[in-house]
Amino acid sequence: MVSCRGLTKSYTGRPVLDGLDMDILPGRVHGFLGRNGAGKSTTIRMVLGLEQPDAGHISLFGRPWERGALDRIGASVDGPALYGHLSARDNLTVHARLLGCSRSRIDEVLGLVGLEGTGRKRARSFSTGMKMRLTLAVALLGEPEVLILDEPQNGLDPQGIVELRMLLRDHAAAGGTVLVSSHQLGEVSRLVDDITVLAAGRCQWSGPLEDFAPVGMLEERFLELTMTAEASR
Ligand SMILES: Nc1ncnc2c1ncn2[C@@H]1O[C@H](COP(=O)(O)OP(=O)(O)OP(=O)(O)O)[C@@H](O)[C@H]1O
Repeated sequence: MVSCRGLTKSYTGRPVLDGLDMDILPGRVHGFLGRNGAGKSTTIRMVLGLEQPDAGHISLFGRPWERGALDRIGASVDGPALYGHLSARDNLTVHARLLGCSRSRIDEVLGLVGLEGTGRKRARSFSTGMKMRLTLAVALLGEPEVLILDEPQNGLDPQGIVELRMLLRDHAAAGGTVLVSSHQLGEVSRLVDDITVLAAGRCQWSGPLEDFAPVGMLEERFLELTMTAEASR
């Protein structure tokens, strides 16, 4: 559903990505792992057309990248981007008009993320977790085939994390695809089918989680692999 080949990106002469290859398969939840500054958000921004790679290619749904394919993707990157002076419902109404979604879809999505009771409260006075829930609601609104979420667990309470896990698992079970970056390896091990580990600008490992680390060993294997990759760079 999303393929990256040889993605390369530098900022002011400092390489961030150095030939990243990655494949996100349909019907799977894919975890995108890497230390702070590894280049996960940069990769996601390039997939979403918010940044241009210096070299390399991205394909979406088996075809070369084109803006029109983004209609089939729901995403959040770089934290919540909300209209602070609007309520949750009004935030969603703005996006629904752009996407051509119905009022009933807004109600449905508010329920899915647990914000149906927030009434006229403005988004700027939401807690961190509520802002994240609303960001997720915006991503879900257009019933996308692919969800791309940059650290969506940030700020969620334990109940919110479990609800998010169920929502993303349900999305994959219904044939959808999820790419989720996260540092919360305990949660990653409960949530994902596949992982990509990014270090030293490259994919150091990509495939089924169970092939990467036995149950309970994800953190240890991740630290081992990323430290070795960085040391050898
Ligand atoms: N617009 C930009 N201008 C200059 N440097 C940037 C820009 N965007 C990202 N970078 C740098 O690129 C590197 C990768 O950043 P990125 O946000 O992609 O990492 P990340 O893996 O998502 O990190 P984190 O886990 O901390 O969110 C960092 O060193 C960052 O400072």
